[in-house]
Amino acid sequence: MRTWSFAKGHGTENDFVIIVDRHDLLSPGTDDVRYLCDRRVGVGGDGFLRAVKAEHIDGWDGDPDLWFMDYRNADGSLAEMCGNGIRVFARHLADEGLIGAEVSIATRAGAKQVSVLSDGRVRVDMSPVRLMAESRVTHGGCAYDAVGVDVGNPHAVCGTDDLEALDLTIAPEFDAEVYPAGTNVEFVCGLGDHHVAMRVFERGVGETRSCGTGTVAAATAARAWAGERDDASWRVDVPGGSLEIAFHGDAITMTGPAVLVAHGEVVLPD
Ligand SMILES: N[C@@H](CCC[C@H](N)C(=O)O)C(=O)O
Repeated sequence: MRTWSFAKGHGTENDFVIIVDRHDLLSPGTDDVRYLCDRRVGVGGDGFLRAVKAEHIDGWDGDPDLWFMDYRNADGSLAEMCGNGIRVFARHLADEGLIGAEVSIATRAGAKQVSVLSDGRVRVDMSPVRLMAESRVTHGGCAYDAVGVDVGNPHAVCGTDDLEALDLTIAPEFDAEVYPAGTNVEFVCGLGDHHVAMRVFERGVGETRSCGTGTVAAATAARAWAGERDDASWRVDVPGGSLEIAFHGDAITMTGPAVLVAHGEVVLPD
């Protein structure tokens, strides 16, 4: 039996189990992640965040002293980046006195600049973000021309007029040649000036209440659909809350809440 200290937190109701493993001693496997994220037998979460010093990460060629966010989806699969997760990760490390208010955090999508704001929110520079080609997504008998957006992890963004009508217990289908490693799929509906609503089907999870990288993808696609190039802030509403996505030159920041709800010890089966 293994007993690990954990924290549980969420960002706009996208929830995570977090462990600090500074010296890379715990080696969580796929089954461990599935167990921790299971809402019946484990702690429960859409994803798992492990904080480990970057010096222990094979292939990391940046500053070895950074904290590395080892993110896994609830099904145990790895992802390059998690926007809500990195805010919760920073909130936890800041609460534990392990980082200051301005910090660079290493991820599989590179180092991200993070600011823990005095009002409790966390801001992350999500750059680089890249628009990709359109491809076809089908769901519920409808076909969408989905804009691809690379936020470090892949997204296919579909425009719709009716978010409520979607049954996201059913996975959208996408072109596996365009997304060989799978993709997150966002459905986005315009609400007003620089304001959209979004629902998401996350790779490795299913429908979640929010996806931070997905909101960046949604705002990037909405901005492209509007033909806008100027600096501006967008509000992206998700079922679990709202995030602010700001475009300044080549930089794109995401600002939103990060809440810790529990700390404890969990016993993992051998
Ligand atoms: N919830 C996340 C994204 C997590 C990773 C995603 N499911 C993937 O596989 O790329 C977010 O807040 O960005």
